[in-house]
Amino acid sequence: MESSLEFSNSFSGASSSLPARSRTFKVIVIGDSGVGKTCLTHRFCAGEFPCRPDATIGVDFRERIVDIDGERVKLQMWDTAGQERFRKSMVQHYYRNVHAVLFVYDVTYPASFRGLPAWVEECRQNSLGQDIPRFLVGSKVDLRTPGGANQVSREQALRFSQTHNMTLFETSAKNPLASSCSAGGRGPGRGRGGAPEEEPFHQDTVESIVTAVAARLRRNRRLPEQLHSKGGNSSFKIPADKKPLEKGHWACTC
Ligand SMILES: Nc1nc2c(ncn2[C@@H]2O[C@H](COP(=O)(O)OP(=O)(O)OP(=O)(O)O)[C@@H](O)[C@H]2O)c(=O)[nH]1
Repeated sequence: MESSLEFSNSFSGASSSLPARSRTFKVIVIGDSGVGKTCLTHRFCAGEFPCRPDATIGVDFRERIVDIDGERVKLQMWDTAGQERFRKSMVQHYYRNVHAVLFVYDVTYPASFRGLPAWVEECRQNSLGQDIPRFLVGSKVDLRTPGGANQVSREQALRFSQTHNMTLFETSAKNPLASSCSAGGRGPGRGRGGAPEEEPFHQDTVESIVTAVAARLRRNRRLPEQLHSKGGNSSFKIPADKKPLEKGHWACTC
């Protein structure tokens, strides 16, 4: 297929018993360098935490198929470089035909939270409408410490998410929870026998994020034609001036 990239799903979310028809949605993952975007998308799509992720150059693509009420929803996750020098030439391309945005910050690195308005502004400059679903993801909650200074609190994040009409999740790509929605680190509280104990930090499962994004997009009527797909593979056009670095990695040659 000329100028296009084909992917097959690499995670067990794709099942041969699912209906062949699927809808494909482009989800971009943005945020400062080092917040964990690559690890998160890897966890979303491959179900594992990469050993040594390199800084993303340009953009990486990964896919995950989710079954929502019997419908196959394919999420095409665009993991973008956080470093300005690795992303400049690609910006306009990855903001094209976007269906949802994941804004990622590191809960243990407040500077990455303070950097979020710049990412919101970049979305605005690239004409991303307010109708595009936005999700705010606080990463690395496994590193939270009780009463630790210099961390982004859930309250701060909630305020930001409400102001910007985003759905908030806090999670860890490294230590994902299997099913429950509250665990991880600990903070002050009251335990058995009235002794002070620590309340669990909030932690969303990685799976709950994937499902929420897919379910939200499934309800979305806006479906550009080029992202419709059938069967287990999907394809999309890569501009002629781009060349692959390796499977799933693209960078601008200019
Ligand atoms: N403890 C912990 N470390 C994490 C987690 N997610 C990512 N990391 C670490 O954070 C570092 C940066 O992760 P990346 O996923 O490469 O960050 P990125 O946002 O993709 O960075 P750029 O590609 O430069 O934009 C790596 O050393 C990861 O091992 C997490 O959930 N918990």
